[in-house]
Amino acid sequence: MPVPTLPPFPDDVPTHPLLVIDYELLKAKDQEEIDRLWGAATSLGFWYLKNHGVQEEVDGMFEMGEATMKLPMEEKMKFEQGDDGSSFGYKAAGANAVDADGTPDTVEFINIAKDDGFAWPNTARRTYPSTVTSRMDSIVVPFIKKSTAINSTILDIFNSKLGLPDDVLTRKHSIEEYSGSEARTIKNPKGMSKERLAIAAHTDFGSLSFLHNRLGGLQVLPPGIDEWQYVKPLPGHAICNVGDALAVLSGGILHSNIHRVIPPPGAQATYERWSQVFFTRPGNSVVLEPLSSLSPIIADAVQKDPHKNLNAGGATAYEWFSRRVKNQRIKNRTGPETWQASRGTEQGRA
Ligand SMILES: O=C(O)CCC(=O)C(=O)O
Ligand SMILES: [Fe+2]
Repeated sequence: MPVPTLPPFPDDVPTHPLLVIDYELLKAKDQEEIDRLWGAATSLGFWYLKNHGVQEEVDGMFEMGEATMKLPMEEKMKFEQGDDGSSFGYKAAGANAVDADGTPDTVEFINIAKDDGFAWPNTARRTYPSTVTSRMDSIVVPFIKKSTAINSTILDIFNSKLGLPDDVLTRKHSIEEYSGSEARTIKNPKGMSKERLAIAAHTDFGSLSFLHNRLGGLQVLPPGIDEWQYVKPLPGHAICNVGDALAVLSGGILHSNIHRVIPPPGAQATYERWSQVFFTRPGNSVVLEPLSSLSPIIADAVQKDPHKNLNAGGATAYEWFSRRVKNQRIKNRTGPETWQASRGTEQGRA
């Protein structure tokens, strides 16, 4: 599908630079690149990834997203994610709150479970619209498998940097165990007012996010800075970030940073905004607590900085994830307390 020419990202808006990490060098176990990745993951927790080799599948996922969002609403709602904290399926625009007042979000998205990708042509978790199933073999399954492999290469690097015994993080993110891992294709309509939040300020729920943007709109609130700063999309570069689960498991060494999405800046504002993510999340049964007993490095970090307060209360990944999904749904809202109940490791910053 030809990609339309989009206006450039403006050069007069506050932008946060990210390190560019080369996936080919990570795969080749280049120590310098591994150290740069570690620096990014333990500071802002965001970095660009180039040479990831998933561009064709990403373009295909965008095309799948367009076909899906064009379906009649009645058809899309047959595949709606529901109100019980399950994320897989379709989410209509306005179904989630973006703040404690219950202001609705503006994005619609389709989430496809990693478990359905790996089980295909069988069904593991749920069914999807025909626009998804007709592209499973050619696009969706390859996207899920390649994204999973990339995130597991990165998890392996973190495993060793954290001083954990071999394969601890791999086992906590096993392909066999059901998890909340999913592909998400997001559409924000054009013409939304400038300040209107498309996606609420949040930290990601899982371990690693692998994101593909064509237009601006993603912003981060960096540690110690009280200004939202854009992350500029770079063609062919993914934006990767650490989520809450890894932040908790690592005793706060890996950083899960707050981010949000607003309409694209400048001349980009008159275009629909599409983004494609793959979220790697721990297996459902994984208990979210610092892995102190397995790593002196983590034990030391927890002891030195107990104020990090990354206490997940001994929740399993399943409980953590469904609590956050469920309480952001406006249908489940009773008041500001519902918003509070949807929060992760933001620590009051949003
Ligand atoms: O659309 C984006 O750029 C980011 C999406 C995001 O943060 C999310 O879905 O968690
Ligand atoms: Fe996010």
